[in-house]
Amino acid sequence: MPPFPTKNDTLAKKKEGKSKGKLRAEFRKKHQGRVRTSDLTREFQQDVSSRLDDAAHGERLSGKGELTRRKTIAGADNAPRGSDGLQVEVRVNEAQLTHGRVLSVHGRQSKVQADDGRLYACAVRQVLKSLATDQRGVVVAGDRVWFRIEGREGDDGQSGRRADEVVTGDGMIERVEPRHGIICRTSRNKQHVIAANVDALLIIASAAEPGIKPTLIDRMLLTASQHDIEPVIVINKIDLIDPLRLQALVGVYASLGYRVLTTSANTGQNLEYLHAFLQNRQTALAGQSGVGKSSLLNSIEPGLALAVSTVSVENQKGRHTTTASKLIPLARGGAVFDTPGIRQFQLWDIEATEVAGLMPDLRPYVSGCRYPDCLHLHEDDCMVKDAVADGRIDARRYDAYCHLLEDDLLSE
Ligand SMILES: Nc1nc2c(ncn2[C@@H]2O[C@H](COP(=O)(O)OP(=O)(O)OP(=O)(O)O)[C@@H](O)[C@H]2O)c(=O)[nH]1
Ligand SMILES: [Zn+2]
Repeated sequence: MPPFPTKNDTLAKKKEGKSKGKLRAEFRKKHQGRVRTSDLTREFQQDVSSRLDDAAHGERLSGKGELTRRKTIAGADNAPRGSDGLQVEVRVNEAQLTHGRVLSVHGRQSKVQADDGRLYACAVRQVLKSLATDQRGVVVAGDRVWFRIEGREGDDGQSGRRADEVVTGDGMIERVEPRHGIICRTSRNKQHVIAANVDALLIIASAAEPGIKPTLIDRMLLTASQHDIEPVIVINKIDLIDPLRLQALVGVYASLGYRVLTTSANTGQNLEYLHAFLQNRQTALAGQSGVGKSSLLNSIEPGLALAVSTVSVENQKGRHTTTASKLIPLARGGAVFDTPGIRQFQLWDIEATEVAGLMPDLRPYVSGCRYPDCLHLHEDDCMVKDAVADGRIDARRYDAYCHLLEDDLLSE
């Protein structure tokens, strides 16, 4: 094995309280057998220099010599990270690579659509995986990637199949572009990114079977606001009720500046509007199981033939038929994410003190409270509560706020 670089080692030793040899030994042990020596050398350099960069940006060094970071959303920015969660940049020569977007991930294989529309079955370069904290989240649906074409190519043209189902070659993902707009879910207290580069979020509820749960809508609005994703509230199955019954609810959200659309996958109501909205965007569809996400997509793009679940009459919860997150390119442009149901859609990375600031109607008042960390529940001199008392904030919205906090964030 060629000698490891010595650049920055002295500095590293000083900052981390570890000897150069120990750092190298640790690094070699972590990566041995998993990366080529040349990769190892380069990654070592980047690992060390990125640790030092972080240190230079005011990160604290704990007693054990490990860097501690401010709370970050694990994997949110998809940058490869060392086991300590620090970002590591992996440089590649893009001239030899092909650009595309990840449509879905199944185990080790990602389905990537190149910009020319061709599909490739890609693996992820090992070094990207070994540097990631969440191996499952190295690439996710929606990611923009650079990949190297390898192996077979050119067996496209299988008639009668959608373009996004015919794989024409194999590839190796070498680089993942920084993400914007992410959607995460939480399982076993760990957060996983399930969709990246989300431009808009369709928050789908149904007028009946199952009935609307405003708390779920509010939660998803918070998530959209937190990640700068444009939300649109869609209330489906409007054919099942008298639309007048929804007027008050729709009015509250519309008056806050949110787009609200009532639809029916059965009668086609407002589907043309929805279809037009979906063009030129990567849109995520989120909503409880059984609200009609698959039915809406099928009505908009009949070729999709997504599995439609049958809603159980007893519990009206619907069955989970949609499991893995995938990005579906639409014939008229744009693409939609088909994401798993709402049960996994929890507020994991939102602090209780942040919530009011993410709600447009509460936001103007939060800075007027006596305490900077006011939760606007039981505190004195709370501007938010004053605004509720004299009607400047809708009491239903304040109730929703209290529920969100008490049920989701303060219950543990
Ligand atoms: N009456 C009525 N029924 C609908 C409408 N849209 C969907 N359904 C029915 O609602 C049930 C659930 O629809 P799906 O499209 O599978 O719901 P989903 O949100 O994709 O469910 P998951 O895949 O479990 O997340 C099916 O029986 C559909 O036929 C609608 O607009 N009106
Ligand atoms: Zn307050």
